[in-house]
Amino acid sequence: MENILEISNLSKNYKDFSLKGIDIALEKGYIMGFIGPNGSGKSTTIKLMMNLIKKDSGTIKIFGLDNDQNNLAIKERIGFVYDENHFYEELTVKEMKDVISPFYRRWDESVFKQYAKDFELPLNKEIKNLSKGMKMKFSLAIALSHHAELFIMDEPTSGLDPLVRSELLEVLQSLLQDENKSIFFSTHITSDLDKIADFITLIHNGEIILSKTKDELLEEYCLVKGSKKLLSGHRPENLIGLKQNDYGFEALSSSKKEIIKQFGDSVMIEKPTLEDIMVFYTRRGERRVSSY
Ligand SMILES: Nc1ncnc2c1ncn2[C@@H]1O[C@H](COP(=O)(O)OP(=O)(O)OP(=O)(O)O)[C@@H](O)[C@H]1O
Repeated sequence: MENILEISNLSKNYKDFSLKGIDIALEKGYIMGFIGPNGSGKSTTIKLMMNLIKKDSGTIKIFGLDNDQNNLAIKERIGFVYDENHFYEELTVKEMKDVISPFYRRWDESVFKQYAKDFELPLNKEIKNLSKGMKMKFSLAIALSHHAELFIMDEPTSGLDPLVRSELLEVLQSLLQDENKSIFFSTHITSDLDKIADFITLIHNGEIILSKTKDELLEEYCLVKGSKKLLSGHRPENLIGLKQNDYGFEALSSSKKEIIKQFGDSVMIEKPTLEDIMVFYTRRGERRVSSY
């Protein structure tokens, strides 16, 4: 299968944070949810993909092209949506669109008009007077109007109400009906991904913790709860985010099969959500709490 996005050994060092040699691959036609808690490195990774900041080492290939040497050609083919406002506040929606559209050779005014209608964009309103949801819809309409093949979105749903969020997710889902389109989507709202993601990549402290298909992840992983005495003789490194108190323990495991083999039916096994997986992984190291 053709990789639309291929990141290898990518590093970026800030004074108090490092992205540590990360690898990510996304196949054409799929949607990857890029999850991680605040400050884990999601935006830094996306800014590097978009060449908005300089990497220290590693390679980023998009559409099979190195993004250092083919920056403009790559950007033509990307629909980019990000959380921060990057519009001129004083312009109206229409004026702003007229500024942006000439940058894209494949700009399609009829597509923009259709999305403007579907999203009920107030074309004559100044950007500064748009709600957050409306700004996001405008940003999305721009991203959708130049026949992009890859959509890169940095926390597109953050701060949106549930209605606008679900509208946005529906648009993303409908995009994927076209097998030539792919989406890379960062969020810390994991429930956004429950329905739409094919792959999940989890980043924490600048390191990729896991990258798998969502179905594999939800099938193979489990939450395990049981009496504390069962832990003696068990290797705690297999229990992710282990929490224990005087009464029992709770943890995530990457192998339901292994847990059943080790504990039989002496523990409670539950299916985790993506949120559970993120939370248990990112609290790794925490061993004791007063209750759970
Ligand atoms: N220009 C910069 N100079 C120094 N440190 C930075 C810079 N940009 C980001 N960082 C630091 O890098 C770390 C990762 O930030 P990043 O924005 O990539 O995280 P994130 O996963 O996108 O978080 P969030 O979900 O909160 O947006 C943070 O600790 C941040 O303070």
